[in-house]
Amino acid sequence: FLLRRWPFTQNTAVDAFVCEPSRYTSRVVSYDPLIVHLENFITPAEREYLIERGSRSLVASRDGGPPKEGQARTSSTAFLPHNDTVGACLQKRAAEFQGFLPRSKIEMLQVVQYKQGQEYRPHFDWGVKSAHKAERETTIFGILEADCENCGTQFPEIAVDWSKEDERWCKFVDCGEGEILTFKAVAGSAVFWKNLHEDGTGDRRTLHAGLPVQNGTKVGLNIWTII
Ligand SMILES: O=C(O)CCC(=O)C(=O)O
Ligand SMILES: [Fe+2]
Repeated sequence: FLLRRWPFTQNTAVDAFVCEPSRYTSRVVSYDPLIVHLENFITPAEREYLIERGSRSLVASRDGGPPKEGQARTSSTAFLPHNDTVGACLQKRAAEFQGFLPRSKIEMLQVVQYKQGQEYRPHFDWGVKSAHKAERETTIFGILEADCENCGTQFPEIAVDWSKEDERWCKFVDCGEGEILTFKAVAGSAVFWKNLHEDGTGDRRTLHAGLPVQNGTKVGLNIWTII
């Protein structure tokens, strides 16, 4: 039984490691479903480390939840071990953001790399259950590298009329995209959202896509909280 639990027993390296302080700024995008933008969630040094660490173990990405289509996800993916020191800092930060959750609620971090033309078509992060027999209650999708154009994260079921909102948002979202919510890929920024309704069922409004990357590379980081 113990062996099947996640390896969160003592880990001296992780416990002794001093995390960089991150002074990030949270801004609510939507109350229902809950979506919060986190500016500077990942520090430059953490980004550099995670890009390099991720690039050492990338494999072709596997699809997440339904709807299932062939080749819906064409990126490459690397899971970081739980004893990765910098990864543990991000897990702790994500857990604390959600109200001092234990780190054991955070799934293995996943680095995702997109080259020219690669994408992740509209999908849900819930309903996956395969990895750890647990449901992904929330997602934090952070940007490690955004050397690309029109390579944001789009929520086709969520409408925001940005012409009625403060123009400072336009640094982080596509203000000219009609009324579909599209976050720009901004290095260091992250987006938090809640995948599940209160009764634990999946919220279909959280449908989202990683747009096909133009002219360059995008590297992201998935921080999923499981229940
Ligand atoms: O690349 C993106 O913008 C989104 C990625 C994503 O949704 C995922 O990896 O589950
Ligand atoms: Fe996703």
